[in-house]
Amino acid sequence: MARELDEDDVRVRPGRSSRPRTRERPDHAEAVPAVVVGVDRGRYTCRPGPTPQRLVAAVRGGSMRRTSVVVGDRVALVGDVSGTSGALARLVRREERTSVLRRTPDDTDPAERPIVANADILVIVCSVTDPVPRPGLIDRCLVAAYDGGLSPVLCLTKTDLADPAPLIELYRPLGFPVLTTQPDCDLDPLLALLTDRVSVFFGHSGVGKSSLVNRLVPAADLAIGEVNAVTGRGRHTSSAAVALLLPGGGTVIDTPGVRSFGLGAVAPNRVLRAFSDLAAAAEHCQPGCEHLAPSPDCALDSAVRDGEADAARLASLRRLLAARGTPL
Ligand SMILES: Nc1nc2c(ncn2[C@@H]2O[C@H](COP(=O)(O)OP(=O)(O)OP(=O)(O)O)[C@@H](O)[C@H]2O)c(=O)[nH]1
Ligand SMILES: [Zn+2]
Repeated sequence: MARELDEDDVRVRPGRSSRPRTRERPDHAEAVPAVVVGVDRGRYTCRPGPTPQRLVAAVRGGSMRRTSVVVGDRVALVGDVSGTSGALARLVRREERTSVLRRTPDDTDPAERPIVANADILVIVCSVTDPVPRPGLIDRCLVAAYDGGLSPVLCLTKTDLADPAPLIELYRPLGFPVLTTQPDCDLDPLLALLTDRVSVFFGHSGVGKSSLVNRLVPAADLAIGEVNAVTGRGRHTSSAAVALLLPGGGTVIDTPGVRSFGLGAVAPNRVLRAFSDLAAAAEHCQPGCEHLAPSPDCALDSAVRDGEADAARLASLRRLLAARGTPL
């Protein structure tokens, strides 16, 4: 595996400043704000604020060694932010995150790691057939979205090949947008949700995620080419996420190679928050109730019995709660 780049790899242009170079310049008043659009083995591709076309390669400064930085993070850069070939800037600050999606641990990486920061929407791409849909995976994505602070959107693809109605029936009651797509369909309903927002696209191999992203971001290949020009590495050699600009405004983050999202220690209350119609009833549960199985102590069962809550909604909630912490 390649050596991780660090601050010592940053080229300091001689004569650029008369100030002595110190290891720490705590205020970094002249730091340039940027968003991380690609990550590859310790090297970060960043897009500085007002000039979307310019990409700057950066490495973490010394004080940032222990700070996780992922695609979508808002950061501050110092040093050579010209973005010219071979130039490396130094990443000196990461702003607070508004949301974070975590990847499920796997055999090669036992830790649950953040993969995308500050996204507003998780678009769960699922084909109605070929490959067959897996509601368990959709549920897992939903929990990860709610727990990470993202709003979910379910996008059912390949509706030219099979009827999406069963999946729509299953998920429409949950209250988030459920859309359908097929080749040459009108993407305006999806675009209406994504414009001016930051969305993450997740889907298992073969569901049609790339087809969808390429239709939404016609210049996707070009943008990825730009990232490659800076990092010097191809998209396919990396499983990292990559951020693309929507022509009409907004950002689409593709997650090639990400197989699932972590559910780790997601507190039931955070899942319940997504079910506003059940949350009030759950306040009458016994303290510590996990709302998992039908029980005399769980007020959700009596709410359904009394007609105050919908049985299908409760079943959905229990499916999400049960999906926590289970291996895929
Ligand atoms: N019939 C039909 N085929 C589709 C649709 N969307 C995608 N496909 C086809 O499904 C196959 C997989 O599509 P991709 O876009 O490569 O799927 P992906 O999810 O990105 O898969 P990976 O690239 O492996 O991650 C391709 O042959 C597409 O042409 C659809 O809506 N209907
Ligand atoms: Zn309960």
